[in-house]
Amino acid sequence: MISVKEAKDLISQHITLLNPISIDLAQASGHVLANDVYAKYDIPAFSQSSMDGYALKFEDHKQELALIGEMAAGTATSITILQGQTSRIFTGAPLPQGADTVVMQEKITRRDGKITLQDPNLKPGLNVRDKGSEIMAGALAMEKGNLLSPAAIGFLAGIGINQVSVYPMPKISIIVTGKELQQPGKTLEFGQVYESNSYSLSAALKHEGIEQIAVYEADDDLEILKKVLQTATESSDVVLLTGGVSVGDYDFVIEAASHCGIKQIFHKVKQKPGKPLFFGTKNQKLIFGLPGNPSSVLCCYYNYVLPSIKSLSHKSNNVVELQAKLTHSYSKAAGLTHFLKGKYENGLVTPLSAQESYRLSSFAQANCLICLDETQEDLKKGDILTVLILPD
Ligand SMILES: Nc1nc2c(c(=O)[nH]1)N[C@H]1C(S)=C(S)[C@@H](COP(=O)(O)OP(=O)(O)OC[C@H]3O[C@@H](n4cnc5c(N)ncnc54)[C@H](O)[C@@H]3O)O[C@H]1N2
Ligand code: MOO
Repeated sequence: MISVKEAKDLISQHITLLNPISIDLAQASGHVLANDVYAKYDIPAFSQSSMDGYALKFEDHKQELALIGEMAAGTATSITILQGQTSRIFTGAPLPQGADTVVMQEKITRRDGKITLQDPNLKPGLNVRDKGSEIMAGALAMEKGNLLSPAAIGFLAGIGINQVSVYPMPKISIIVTGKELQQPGKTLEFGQVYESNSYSLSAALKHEGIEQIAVYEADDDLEILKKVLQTATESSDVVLLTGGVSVGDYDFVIEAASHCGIKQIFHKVKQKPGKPLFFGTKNQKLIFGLPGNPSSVLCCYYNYVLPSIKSLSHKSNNVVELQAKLTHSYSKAAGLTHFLKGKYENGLVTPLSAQESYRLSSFAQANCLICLDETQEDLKKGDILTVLILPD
């Protein structure tokens, strides 16, 4: 059995970035840019007003000005103002030829088609957004490696970009194994359990913006599992199996993986929950055999799967690890790393009850996993521990 650290290192050694794709900007939120983006145009494309008011030549601001026209946002034609003249102008409208300054409409008096200014703070160029002041044509707008946040998407749209090259999100297959599984909403017969692993995993993946998720059921039948695993491995970048990785007579994941040409990188990690975790690869595809207990599945997801799928898409692993003070004593045996469902608040952390790996009630309330390493045994109130904050 290997340690948690060895398992994490082995996984990261087997990750290869997915090949970039070109997609519509509207679909690109949450992706990482694979190429630098350059501006094609000066933005703003013309000098424009940032206020509703009057456009003028600054040198005229002390004299009465004759109102000769109007510029509204979206106007397709321009006008020219001469000395002693002004034009009505609205926010976003092109500055008329000859004007260099805009006075806000609150700071003038208007009578008989003439305006006089009362703006002691008026300066040349005030309330004018210069052509190219956001970005100049040819300038680097956004470097590759940047995450496309909503603001980044808006910025790129605002400079006229509609296609971007990004690292795609991985395609994921989830295979749930187990003859005992019943769909939620149906009646539980004797011996059945509700299938929850595909629900928790799909929810966690969707939270990461992953949309291409296929869910398969493989019963507890080696032949079915071989076929499903083959299909899933061919059609996705990451396969998440749940259940069937332990030592029972109906645990077929290891055998099916070997049959499908999946290279085993490791099986079994010194951890609780999730000890029988399997990890293998085939042609740069990642195959995780997650131990079937619902809490083991999620624990392994947050520790191993989530960082991997982020790396595939060139995203930084922003899983937050903090140090926190334990609120009461806790004991464990030495030998395995334990991940406890916990509540973290203001630097303090409390292990929740119901830590058993078949239960999710405490996980459903937890906001962190408390990491107790292999050697730790008796922990006292006030001890400083590492906690992994769970995504919202
Ligand atoms: N003799 C030993 N037995 C077990 C060991 C061991 O070392 N020696 N390890 C235990 C540990 S730890 C775990 S974890 C489990 C892992 O077993 P499997 O990965 O083979 O999982 P299953 O046996 O198929 O299922 C375990 C448990 O989880 C329930 N389950 C499975 N899939 C789902 C699902 N999709 N939704 C909800 N619940 C699911 C299943 O009914 C079982 O109760 O092995 C221990 N045994
Ligand atoms: O370690 Mo298992 O994952 O207890 O349920």
